[in-house]
Amino acid sequence: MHTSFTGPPAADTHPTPATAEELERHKAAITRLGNELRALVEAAVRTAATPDTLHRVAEGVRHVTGQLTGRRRARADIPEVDEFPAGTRIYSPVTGAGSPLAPPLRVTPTDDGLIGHCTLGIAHEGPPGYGHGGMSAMLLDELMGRACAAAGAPGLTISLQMRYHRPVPLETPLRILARVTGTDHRKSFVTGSITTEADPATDLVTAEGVFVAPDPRRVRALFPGLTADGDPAGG
Ligand SMILES: CCCCCCCC(=O)SCCNC(=O)CCNC(=O)[C@H](O)C(C)(C)COP(=O)(O)OP(=O)(O)OC[C@H]1O[C@@H](n2cnc3c(N)ncnc32)[C@H](O)[C@@H]1OP(=O)(O)O
Repeated sequence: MHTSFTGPPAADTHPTPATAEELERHKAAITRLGNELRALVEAAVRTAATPDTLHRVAEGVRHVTGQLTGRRRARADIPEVDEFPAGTRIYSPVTGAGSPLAPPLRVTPTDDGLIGHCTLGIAHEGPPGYGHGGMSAMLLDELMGRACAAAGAPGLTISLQMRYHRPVPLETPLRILARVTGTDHRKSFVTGSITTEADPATDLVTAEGVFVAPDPRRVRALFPGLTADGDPAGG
């Protein structure tokens, strides 16, 4: 089910929607490519291969990239497989199964918010052996934003205050929590935290954020790929 930003009616018409089966097939293919790309990224930042090998691999990757640059979506298009803003974002750099940048974070609801699970790899490294502080902010920003959407008030971050208590270990299952603690008109106040799965009582990172549901008059301009009912306008 879609949770929509409210906005003025869309002028454009819907293309013929894909069947549920076609969408699932497409998602599975995107996910498979995402898995291979994440493995490639991890291999690329870990390898001790010789320069000759790196040049040879780079040539192969260039050839592969050329196979994907024919038919492309425009910058603001929302992929047909997505449920914006509350559900699947298949190319999200945080949760997207199709993104080589995403750990990816797997999100499920809790009694009072959302919980996310992921493991950071060396591609996400800041201090040697530990996660980059920007990655922690990205994980929390995303989950806290999703908590707003899950609570029925999707919005954009206007403020995110991070506290880094202890370094976040790489290659270690992590647990991320987010919860809306209050609202004031279009603003939602949200807290979040990162711990390891093994020691959920010890906060590594905590955050406080404020998210604003955009003025309905601005939604269409901000998200031209969104139609009046909140569905993507096309894939
Ligand atoms: C499900 C998806 C999960 C995704 C999670 C990821 C979250 C993100 O990364 S979002 C990307 C980062 N954030 C952004 O790019 C947001 C940039 N900001 C904006 O575009 C606009 O400020 C926007 C659209 C949020 C609000 O604009 P608009 O609808 O015109 O609201 P506006 O009337 O100006 O402000 C509403 C209230 O918020 C306050 N406010 C707005 N922006 C800010 C700000 N930057 N700092 C502090 N207060 C602000 C205003 O003072 C006002 O408060 P009050 O009602 O008390 O007077």
